[in-house]
Amino acid sequence: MTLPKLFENRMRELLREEYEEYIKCFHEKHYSGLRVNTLKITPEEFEKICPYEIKRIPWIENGYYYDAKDQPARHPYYYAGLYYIQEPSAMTPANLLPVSPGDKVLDLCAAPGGKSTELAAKLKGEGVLVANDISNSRAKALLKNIELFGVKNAIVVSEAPAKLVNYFEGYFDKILVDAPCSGEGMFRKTPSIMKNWEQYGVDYYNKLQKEIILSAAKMLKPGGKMLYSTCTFSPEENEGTIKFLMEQYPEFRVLNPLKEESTSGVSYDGFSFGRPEWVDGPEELTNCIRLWPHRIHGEGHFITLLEKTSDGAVAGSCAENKDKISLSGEAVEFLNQLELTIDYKNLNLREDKLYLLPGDIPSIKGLRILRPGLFLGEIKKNRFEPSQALACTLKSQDYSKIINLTADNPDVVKYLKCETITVTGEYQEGWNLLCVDGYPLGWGKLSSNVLKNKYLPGWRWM
Ligand SMILES: C[S@@+](CC[C@H](N)C(=O)[O-])C[C@H]1O[C@@H](n2cnc3c(N)ncnc32)[C@H](O)[C@@H]1O
Repeated sequence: MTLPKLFENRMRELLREEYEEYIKCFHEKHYSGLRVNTLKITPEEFEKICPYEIKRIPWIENGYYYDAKDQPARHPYYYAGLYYIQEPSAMTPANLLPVSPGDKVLDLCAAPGGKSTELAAKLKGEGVLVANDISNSRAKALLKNIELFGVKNAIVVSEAPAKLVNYFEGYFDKILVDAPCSGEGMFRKTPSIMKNWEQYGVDYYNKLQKEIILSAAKMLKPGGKMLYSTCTFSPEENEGTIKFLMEQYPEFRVLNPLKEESTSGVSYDGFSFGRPEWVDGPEELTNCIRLWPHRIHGEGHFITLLEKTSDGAVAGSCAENKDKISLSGEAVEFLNQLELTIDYKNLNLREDKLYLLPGDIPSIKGLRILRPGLFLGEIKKNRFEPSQALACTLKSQDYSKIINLTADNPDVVKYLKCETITVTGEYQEGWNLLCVDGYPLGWGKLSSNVLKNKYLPGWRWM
C-alpha cells in the first residue's frame, strides 16, 4: 500500500520513535468485528448460538472479532438484528458515552447507525434517541439499521446541525458527535479513503467539525455529557477541535472516559491519551483517547468525553402530541394482542401510517423527518397491516401466532428472499410472525398452509 507522502511525513513527525512500528501495521490484516444487539440477546446467549468462531474484543463487553471468511452478514441471525457488523475501534465511542435508560440522546452524525444502534441498546427502550445525518441517502441506511435493531424510541432526522439547534436548544442529556473527518485511521481497512484525504485534506474537515461541535454544544443540557469522536489522527481535527470548543464555551471540561465507566471485565490495554502539546492546548486534553492500530487490534480512532458544567441554554418546552387520534377497528384489535406497552396518547397517524411517538419531545414540525417514532403499520380501508419495524421490536413471546424455523431450514432464506413458503403443522390463519430460532424476522399472512410473504422487499436477501 502506498501512503500519501505528505501523510507519511506528518505521521513521522507526530510519532517519532514509534513511527516504524505504526507503519509496520500496514503489512498486517485489519480486524473484523460484530457487536451483539443487547435489545434482543445477551452476549452470553449469543455465544451459545453463534454458528461461527468469535473472540471477545477486550474493551467492548458485547463486541467480538470474527473471521471474515464466515460472512456473518449472510446469516439469518443478521436479518433478525442480533448483531451489527462494526470495526472494533468504531465500537468505542458509543461504549464510552455514559447513556442510561430514560436519557434524551442525540447522535448528530449518525449514518449508517453503527453508534446509534448501541446508544439505543443502552437506552433499553426508555427515553429518546434522535438520530440525525445531514445526508438524506445515508439517513435511509441509518433508518434501516435502527428498525432492524428493534429500536422503539428513536426519531430519525436528516438535517443540518444548525437547524436542529432551533428545535433542541439545551434539550439533550447526552450527545454523540461522530464527526466527518479525513479518515486517516481507516487507511489500512479502506485504502480508497486516501484519495479523499488528498482531495479535501485535514483543513476542510476541521472547518466542518468546528461548525458541528458548536451546534452540538448548544443542544446539550447543563450537566450533560457529549462525546466527540473521529477516525483520524490529525491533531487539528481532534485536540484542535476540542481546544476550539473550549475557547468558545469555557463551561466545557474534558473527562477521562475510562474513569467514568465501570470497567469490570473490560481491558483498556493499548489505549493512548490525548496530546495537548500538539495543538498548544490545555493540559486536560490528556484525557482524550487515541486508538492506534499498532497498539490494539483495531483501526485508528480519537475520542473525547466532555461535560457542560455551568448553566447554559434552557431546554425548550415539550410539545403535546396535538394530532391525538382515536383508533378503532383492526388496528386496535391487532395492537391489543401484543405484549407491547403502547401509550395510546402517543399514537400518531400521518396519512395512512400509524406511529408511536417517544413521549416528552419538543415539536419537530418543519424538520426533514424520516421517522417520528416507531412505525407500527398502515391502515388501509380500515384494515391494519403491521410493519416490518414492528416485527423487529417484538420478542417471540409478545405475539401468539408464531411460526418458528431453525436457522438451517432452507425456508428461512426463501422467506428472506420474499418468496411464498408452505408450512405444515398447527398454525392459526392470519398474521403470523416468522421467527428464526425464536428471533422474529418479519410478518406473513397464513391461509391454508400457504404463508403469503410480507417481508419488507427493500430488505430482502440478495
Ligand atoms: C463518521 S460518519 C458517521 C458514522 C456513524 N456515526 C456510524 O457509526 O455509523 C460521519 C457522518 O457525518 C455526516 N455529515 C457530514 N457533514 C455533516 C454535517 N455538517 N452535519 C451532520 N452530519 C454530517 C456524514 O454524512 C456521515 O454520515
